[in-house]
Amino acid sequence: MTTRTSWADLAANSAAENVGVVSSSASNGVVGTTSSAGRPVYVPPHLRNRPPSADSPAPTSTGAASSNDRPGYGGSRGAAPRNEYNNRSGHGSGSSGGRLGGWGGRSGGWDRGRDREVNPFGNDDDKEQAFSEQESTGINFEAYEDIPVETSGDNVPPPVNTFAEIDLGEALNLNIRRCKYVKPTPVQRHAIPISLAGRDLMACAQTGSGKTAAFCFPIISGIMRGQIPKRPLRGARMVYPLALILSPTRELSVQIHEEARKFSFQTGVKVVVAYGGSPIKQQLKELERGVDILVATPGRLVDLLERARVSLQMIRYLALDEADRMLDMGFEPQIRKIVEQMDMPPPGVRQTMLFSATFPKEIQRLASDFLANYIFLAVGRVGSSTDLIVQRVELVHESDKRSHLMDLLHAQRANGVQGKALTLVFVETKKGADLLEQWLCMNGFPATTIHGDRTQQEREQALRSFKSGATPILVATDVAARGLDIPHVAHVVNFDLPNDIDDYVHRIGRTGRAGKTGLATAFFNDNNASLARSLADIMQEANQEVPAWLTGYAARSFGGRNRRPGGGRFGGRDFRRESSFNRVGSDYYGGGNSAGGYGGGYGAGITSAWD
Ligand SMILES: Nc1ncnc2c1ncn2[C@@H]1O[C@H](COP(=O)(O)OP(=O)(O)OP(=O)(O)O)[C@@H](O)[C@H]1O
Repeated sequence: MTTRTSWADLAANSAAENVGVVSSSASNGVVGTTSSAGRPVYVPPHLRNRPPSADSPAPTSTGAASSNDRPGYGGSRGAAPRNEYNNRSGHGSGSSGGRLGGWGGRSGGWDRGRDREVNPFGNDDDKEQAFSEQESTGINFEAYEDIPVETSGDNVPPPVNTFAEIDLGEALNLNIRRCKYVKPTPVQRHAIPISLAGRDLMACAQTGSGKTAAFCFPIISGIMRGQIPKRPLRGARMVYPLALILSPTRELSVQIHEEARKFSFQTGVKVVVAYGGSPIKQQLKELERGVDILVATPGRLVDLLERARVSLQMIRYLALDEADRMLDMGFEPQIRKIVEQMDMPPPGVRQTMLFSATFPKEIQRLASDFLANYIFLAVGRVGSSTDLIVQRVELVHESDKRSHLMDLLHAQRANGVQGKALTLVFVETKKGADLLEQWLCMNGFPATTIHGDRTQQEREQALRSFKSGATPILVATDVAARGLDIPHVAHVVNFDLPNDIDDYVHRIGRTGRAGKTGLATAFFNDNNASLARSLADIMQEANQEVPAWLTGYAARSFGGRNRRPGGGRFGGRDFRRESSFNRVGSDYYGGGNSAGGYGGGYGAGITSAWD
């Protein structure tokens, strides 16, 4: 196997990201600080009276008090109607380009004069070195060069290679560095320019590939630079977020909120989360302090809307994470209510972004109701990205599952895979989760569980205990299948396989994230016969060894969702192109003029991947 280089390593080595670091040194009312280059920089009025502190917002490097009068920041681009992609002019240039800190002239956001923003990075900055060392075995970015990409739609903006060439704003760029993101991941390279151009997007990219940032960056940047109309006064205790990010589970909403807070640190953009199972009072209080981006689960949001505490009237950006899940039978009515039956601006007025690792065609069709003239993006991999997850499937009778799991865990122990190596075990039922957890604990394997019958407090405690390694085994139902980004999950065990192959894809995607390798083991028996064909297809696409007995099951079975033979798992194709798919179409990024450097073998790769 090739040696992999982590993104963090690349961060340490890269000088490409030319972001100015500003050090706070204002004193005695002197309105200025010193940049790393020694240049004095301007501190705007709203930041002047703060005591210098590690977590107080950094001073801005621009003299602008309104959001549209900086060269290159607002200018033609900020004021531009949607789709004005070509008028971009970098806003990070020189010492006056970026905006660290607030944005004047908008109501409804942070009360920046009084609130202090807690540093969401904690003391990560101090631990930079340790972090880089810890992340030393990760992704080989070179391996992404030939990743197959399908885009369709009108006038697709070209991808970028670096964050530096994307017009995100200095404060956001600084946070990207704090996150140790050196280069955009493939989905980010494509999706961010599309979103920054104001286009609606349906994006599909494999698990763990950085989709969260792909929708957060354009939203934060858009709010930072945007000409946002004045929001109504909040007299009636109603709040008017500018962006809404919906996700299917509470834990995922919490996670997106945490990420978005990091990305928006010191940008002046305020992110609030609202989800069920925890006291609404507290969330209402937080909302009343101002909200620009609301991250929410659908149920809690409907509650807030019905209580007339949130209005969607000012929504400019709508992002659905795990969009296929959000639009399947379970959630669709709630999503339609939120998006179509309340006061949210219609498609074409708001910008809508849908993201997932899977996008069945029937869901694409439903989703298209929410979009206007959208671009479909599928960033997939012929082989190696999912090679990161070694997939094993074992024939295990129902009654042997426990002892089989025990064998696996003992083998892990014997191999010294302990400590920080976490194991996530998926089961079908909540009761099954509790019983398995108890049994594991009784047998000397500290475990905890997460499922819908546990209180939110218990769920959050379980997740914390798992993440910390205190209970290195988490037994979960599908509530933990999607989106959760838990470092050090080395092994995912499908103790009970799901009925739907997409659920399998999301479950195993809890390991092998962001370039790390992982292992996924599935226990298969007659009860899973309907999954055999799609499972075999998935494994084959990812260059995994498919056992002969599974091929036998696959040959005999007619069930399971019908997959395209020969690959193209991730995202599949734009359903709009079903009959007119053009394998050498001009909207592939291939050939000599590709900004992404896809050329040569790429065309051949995509033919075999997508046909
Ligand atoms: N450009 C980048 N450089 C380095 N790490 C990144 C970059 N972008 C994202 N990451 C990291 O990659 C991990 C996976 O990202 P994320 O959770 O957004 O994946 P995802 O595509 O949404 O996955 P899923 O489909 O499971 O929801 C996170 O830990 C994130 O911090």
